[in-house]
Amino acid sequence: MSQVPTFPDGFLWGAATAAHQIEGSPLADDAGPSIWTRFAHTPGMTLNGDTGDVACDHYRRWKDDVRLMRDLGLQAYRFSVAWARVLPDGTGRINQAGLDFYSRLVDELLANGIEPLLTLYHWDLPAALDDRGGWLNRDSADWFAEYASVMYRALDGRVKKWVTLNEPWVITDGGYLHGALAPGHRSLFEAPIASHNLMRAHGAAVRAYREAGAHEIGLVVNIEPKYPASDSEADRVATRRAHAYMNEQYLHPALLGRYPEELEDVFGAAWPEWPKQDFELIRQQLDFVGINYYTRGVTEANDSYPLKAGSVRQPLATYTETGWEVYPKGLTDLLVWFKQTYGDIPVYVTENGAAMYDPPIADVDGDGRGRVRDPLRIDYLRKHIAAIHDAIRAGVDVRGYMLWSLLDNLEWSLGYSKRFGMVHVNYATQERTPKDSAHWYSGVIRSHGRSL
Ligand SMILES: OC[C@@H]1[C@@H](O)[C@H](O)[C@@H](O)c2[nH]c(CCc3ccccc3)c[n+]21
Repeated sequence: MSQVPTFPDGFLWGAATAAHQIEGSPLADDAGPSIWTRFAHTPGMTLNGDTGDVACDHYRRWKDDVRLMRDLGLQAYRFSVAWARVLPDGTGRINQAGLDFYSRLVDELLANGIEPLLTLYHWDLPAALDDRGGWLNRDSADWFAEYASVMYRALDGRVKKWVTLNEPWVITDGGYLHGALAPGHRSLFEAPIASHNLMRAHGAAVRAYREAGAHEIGLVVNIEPKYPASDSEADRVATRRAHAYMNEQYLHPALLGRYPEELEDVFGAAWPEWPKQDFELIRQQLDFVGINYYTRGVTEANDSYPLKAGSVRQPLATYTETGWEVYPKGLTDLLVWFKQTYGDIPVYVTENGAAMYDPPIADVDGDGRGRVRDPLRIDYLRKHIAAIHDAIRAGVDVRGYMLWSLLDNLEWSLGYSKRFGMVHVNYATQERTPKDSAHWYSGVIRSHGRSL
């Protein structure tokens, strides 16, 4: 970056988490089980059999964690609501204790000058609804709209930025196609049905919000720019399919009211005829779109099912613990593509971060305080925030950055093996220790990005 970066006035600096990954106490105070409670307690489904039974114990430590956010200078905090705490059966009976937890959390955030950014669904469907077919049941749009309305009535006004779904692509690709995530299905036929119902549910929740709410609502997607591994026709076709399957499968119906035509070819006989009126429900005016960015996808043709496209691992910059390539320019390219494809819709980068090898906590300064030196994470974050600045200079209306994640937490099927947090969590003692990246990020926030 040539000169000192200047981010727009009001650009929001925050951090993100998700209920199942940090809260623990999944069944406390009459909460119902979710598909992740069930999945993680199914032998063999998660690394080391790790579960969300304790996680970061945030359900009990939430007030201290808000104090930690304040001390770090966060301006915003993106979190998700565990649906089954509020509606233990998924619909019908409201569990006031569950609603009260989120109401208290929101009030504490506001009292500390931190703007809440609430995600209604971050993968933890009430198990009772999975028993009724889950996202494969067209009624799921009504279930989700009912849940969303309960939350709007309780919190709208205090919460002014709402997200319907976190990453419908992962929910479907992981939960219904490849089976690595709850509910662990493996079906080419179920995948497009789950995707479609998720997007109908998104539309139904936005429609309900327009009747009950008065602030901002959006959708969060994980997208990654796809680059062909070679300029061969086969690799270019594969790249186009991969791009349609991940990047357009959800944004096209939400913003354009149609699917990319490649999907009919990708799914073949498994691609249903969609009722036309579904797209009137799915396509709703959005106040923003959240983009979760971690890496790019270098893509080659191969007969891997069902895409006939596969990612080619890049040898150089894959020193993250997940093996994902560090490729900041991909974020700039992606943000510019988004504006060119969908227009000038405000964007938040609602997740960005990396799991790096973090050395043990050590009192390296001899001041009696532990430190976690994570220079690689600082380098990753610096480069990606700079990439956002490049996109802003290219005219993209990016409104904020939510670092993934505030805390080390439960990385789904990978258990506690991957640490994405800017704050280290000792899971045995629940002690929180801000890493060097947290102190660095505090400086970025204080300087509004000028210290990058
Ligand atoms: O994997 C890190 C984070 C998760 O902890 C978040 O819950 C989730 O929103 C999220 N999405 C992505 C990018 C898509 C992805 C998810 C899971 C596995 C691989 C890629 C990375 N992350």
